[in-house]
Amino acid sequence: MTTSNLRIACVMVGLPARGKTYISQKVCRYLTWLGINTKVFNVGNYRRKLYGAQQEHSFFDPSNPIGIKQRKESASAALEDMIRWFNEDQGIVAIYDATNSTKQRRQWLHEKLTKEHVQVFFIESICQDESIILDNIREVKLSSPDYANIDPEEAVSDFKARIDHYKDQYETVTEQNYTYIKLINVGSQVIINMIRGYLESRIVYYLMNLHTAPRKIYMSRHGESMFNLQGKIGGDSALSPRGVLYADKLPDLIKQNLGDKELIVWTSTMKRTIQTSGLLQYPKMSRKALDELDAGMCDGMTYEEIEEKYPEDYANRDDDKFNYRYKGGESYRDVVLRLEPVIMDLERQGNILIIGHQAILRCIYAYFMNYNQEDLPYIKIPLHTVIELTPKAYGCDEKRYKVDIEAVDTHRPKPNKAQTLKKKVSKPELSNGTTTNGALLGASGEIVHDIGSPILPISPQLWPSNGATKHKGASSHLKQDISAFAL
Ligand SMILES: O=P(O)(O)OC[C@H]1O[C@@](CO)(OP(=O)(O)O)[C@@H](O)[C@@H]1O
Repeated sequence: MTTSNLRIACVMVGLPARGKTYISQKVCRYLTWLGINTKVFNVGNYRRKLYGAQQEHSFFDPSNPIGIKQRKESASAALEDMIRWFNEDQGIVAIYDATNSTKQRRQWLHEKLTKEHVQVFFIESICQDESIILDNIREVKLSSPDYANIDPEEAVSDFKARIDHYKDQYETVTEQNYTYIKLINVGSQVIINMIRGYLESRIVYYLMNLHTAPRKIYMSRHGESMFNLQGKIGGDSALSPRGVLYADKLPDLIKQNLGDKELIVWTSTMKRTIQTSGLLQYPKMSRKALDELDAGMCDGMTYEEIEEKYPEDYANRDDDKFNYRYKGGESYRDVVLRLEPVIMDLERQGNILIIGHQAILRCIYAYFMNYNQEDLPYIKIPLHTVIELTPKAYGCDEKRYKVDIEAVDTHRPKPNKAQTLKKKVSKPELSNGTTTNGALLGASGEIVHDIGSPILPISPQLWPSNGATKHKGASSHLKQDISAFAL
């Protein structure tokens, strides 16, 4: 099998409430972010769609013939859809999220998928820590449609009874001829068997880095730089006087939110991020991989100068900003690949503050918040604002803290497609009716809050139920990405 028709089904295994759905969504998010066409097929959703939610625990009793029949039909419907997706949508990695807790069920899946030339990779999650299981039931299962309008205590005891039905039949994976990974107690012990190929190894490595301990991920751009003020991109300029004020205020803002908890700070190797971190009293590390997107020949120019000197490049970037690579520089796609080891490392960390750049933070934010590649380069990451992400079972809660120090707006909105197609490149649209790079923020329209007061409390962004993310423009690059993996 060549890399171009590689197809992998990650088949989850484990009792209910062992974090299978969390793992499925994380793997889907990670691979999609890398440009690999990935989708989750959750058998529970098929069951709810076919037979309705709110099945009480006796439905899962292995001696209930109706339950057995309907569960098998749900599993078949999900499998058929998955195979159709592989064949019709050029799927690369499917994640089959269900308990798959008997040898018989796994054998059925293995046979069906192998026949379709799909490699099968079992991911078993084992958890013996009762408190983690209970947390999982309370945080995730009680909000499931299965328990809508049911008293929480009643729901917990019903769910425990459901788990007991599965325990009666549960057979841990021991099939030596299968590819599998067993994650025991959230990765404190990992057992792998017959892992083949680069993509499977990447998934294994990713799974080994995951943890579920509560933590905060803070992101901030550096304070306003001299180049920001002049509307120039790239470079390695120092902070503007207002940027210095932001750096002065940053430690208080973090302290007010985090208290005495531990934190580590990552910066890029550029002056403006290091200077911004100057007064923070936490362990710090500068990472080359966090340096701003390399603008190549355009480094040090304003967008207006680029438009004048390289009109075609300017138009091409507007036409496909994710894939456009500056001459002698990088594209957003390049940056995502460069950031992949950073994401792995980030998954291992506790509380962390990343002081970064506009393009870099867009890529990291997109990973956590499930943005597609087309929208990623337009995510708003304003200056003088701290973004706080709190990972939850299905995504992240987000808060933004805007520090009351004015700064220029460096965000350029997505141009209208018709205009870029005609290669009539518009001037960057202006924020709040003022100028683009060089414009003052906060005067009109935008709410400016005091240090420490959250603005834009964004409700948890739930992953789409099937985990699918649109990433236009990705397919033509898929081959290239996969072969990059193979190197
Ligand atoms: O991809 P776009 O929207 O051009 O944004 C990236 C640009 O953001 C900037 C500011 O315009 O980041 P930074 O503030 O870190 O200097 C440029 O250096 C960089 O080229």
